[in-house]
Amino acid sequence: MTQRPRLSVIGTGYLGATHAVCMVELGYDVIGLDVDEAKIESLRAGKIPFFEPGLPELLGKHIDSGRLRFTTDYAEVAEFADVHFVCVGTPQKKGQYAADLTYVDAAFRSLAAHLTRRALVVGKSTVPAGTAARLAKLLADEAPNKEVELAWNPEFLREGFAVEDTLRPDRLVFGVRSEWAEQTIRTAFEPVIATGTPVIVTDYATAELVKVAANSFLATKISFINAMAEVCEATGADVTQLADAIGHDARIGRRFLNAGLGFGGGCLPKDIRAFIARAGELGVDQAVSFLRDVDEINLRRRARTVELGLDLLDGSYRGTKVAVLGAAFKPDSDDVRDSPALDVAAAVGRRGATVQVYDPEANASAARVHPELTYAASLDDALRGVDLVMLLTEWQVFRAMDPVTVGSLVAQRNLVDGRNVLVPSQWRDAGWHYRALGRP
Ligand SMILES: NC(=O)c1ccc[n+]([C@@H]2O[C@H](COP(=O)([O-])OP(=O)(O)OC[C@H]3O[C@@H](n4cnc5c(N)ncnc54)[C@H](O)[C@@H]3O)[C@@H](O)[C@H]2O)c1
Ligand SMILES: O=c1ccn([C@@H]2O[C@H](COP(=O)(O)OP(=O)(O)O[C@H]3O[C@H](CO)[C@@H](O)[C@H](O)[C@H]3O)[C@@H](O)[C@H]2O)c(=O)[nH]1
Repeated sequence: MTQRPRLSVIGTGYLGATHAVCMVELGYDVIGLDVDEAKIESLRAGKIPFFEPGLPELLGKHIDSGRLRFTTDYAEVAEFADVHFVCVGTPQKKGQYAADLTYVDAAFRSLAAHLTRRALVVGKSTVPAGTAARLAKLLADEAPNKEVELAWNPEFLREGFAVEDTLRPDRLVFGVRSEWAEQTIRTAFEPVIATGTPVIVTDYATAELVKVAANSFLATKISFINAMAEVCEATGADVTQLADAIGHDARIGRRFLNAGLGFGGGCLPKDIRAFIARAGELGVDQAVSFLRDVDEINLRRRARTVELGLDLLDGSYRGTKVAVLGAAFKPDSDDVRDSPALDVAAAVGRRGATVQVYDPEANASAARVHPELTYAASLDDALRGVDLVMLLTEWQVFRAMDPVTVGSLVAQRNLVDGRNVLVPSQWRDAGWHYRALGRP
């Protein structure tokens, strides 16, 4: 194998497309594969099929370089690459907590069938502990070349910061079973390692667990502060001041202590549920039973947000007009998977309000999931004539709103700040009825 291995990336969604483009930026030759032909067509045309800051510019920079191509053909990928990164989805199974591994299994089977030369297959998808060992056996059984090996390399990027997190990660985790696998995966991250990024080499189970443990910790931190928000509401205390005060303790830290509508997205919610399910199978359900509370606290915030709006509208949404600001699960993303904002918008709609949703990037993806809601073309359009404004995803454009200007557009000055990002006194001074989660 040459010093610089040739790479494939299988599954070009939020994770895979980012990984493929960033690895070209780092100097590798890369081929990306997806079973979704529309996605591959879009990438070939130099267009990222989702919103991620900085990624379109990087794709544009490299698309005509000859070092990045896209295909739907597994034979082409197996022929081209020395190291294959598997980045397909592992969503929550319908009606269950467990992860649906059918996409991972299908990707490994399709790739294995074509692996006639030595290669390292690297799992990046988030999977339940024990999956890598099973997939290593699958490769051993099904790949024609018996020197094919598996490594597990969990991914920690955040949407909205995906490029930065891929080029400059906090750490790299390599779950391997041989010296060759470790050396090979090191060559695939050589420029990242050269900048001093910490590398932790583990067995498969530890690598898999690092990922779900990290997400469980983050989810717990958010639900902890949201639990404090519930107590603040009962006592008249202010959770944002409380978070600032405890966050100054370096052992606690202020990051991920933003109370509000809680966590959503394609990772935290489904990863803690899959962890609960897997722990049950392993007979250690008690060890992670607290994650059920984490999940419940999180979902209660959505219900409470609907209630706050109800209070402002004197007990009924029926016949009212509501502006919902934000549909994505977080700012700087168009991802609406398990979006708290969209969940609340739909709940308010079901209670009889006419809901005008506006998100700077996620209107289209939201409309696919909730076509019954109305989507405004601009912030002003969303605000015009409404009885209640609900700020549910903290895009900068919403944080920067002026209470007087917004006040001139609405029918009634009622506001729910679902992310605790506005200054209450500014809005109250401008005649608004302001309500927030965990703040008086
Ligand atoms: N999105 C993130 O920020 C992030 C970060 C870290 C880890 N992860 C993990 O990475 C994985 C992927 O997440 P995502 O958000 O990119 O999902 P995604 O749904 O955006 O992308 C998954 C892609 O896999 C493709 N795919 C499905 N079956 C395939 C097959 N058999 N062969 C080839 N391609 C196939 C789909 O068409 C899709 O494009 C998940 O396990 C997730 O938990 C995601
Ligand atoms: O103080 C906070 C911080 C975040 N959130 C919410 O938590 C969710 C998740 O946010 P974030 O973690 O920034 O976004 P993701 O892109 O989902 O990233 C998480 O999930 C990824 C997929 O597993 C991991 O790779 C990342 O490390 C992990 O942060 C969002 O709904 C945020 O609004 C809060 O409510 N309060």
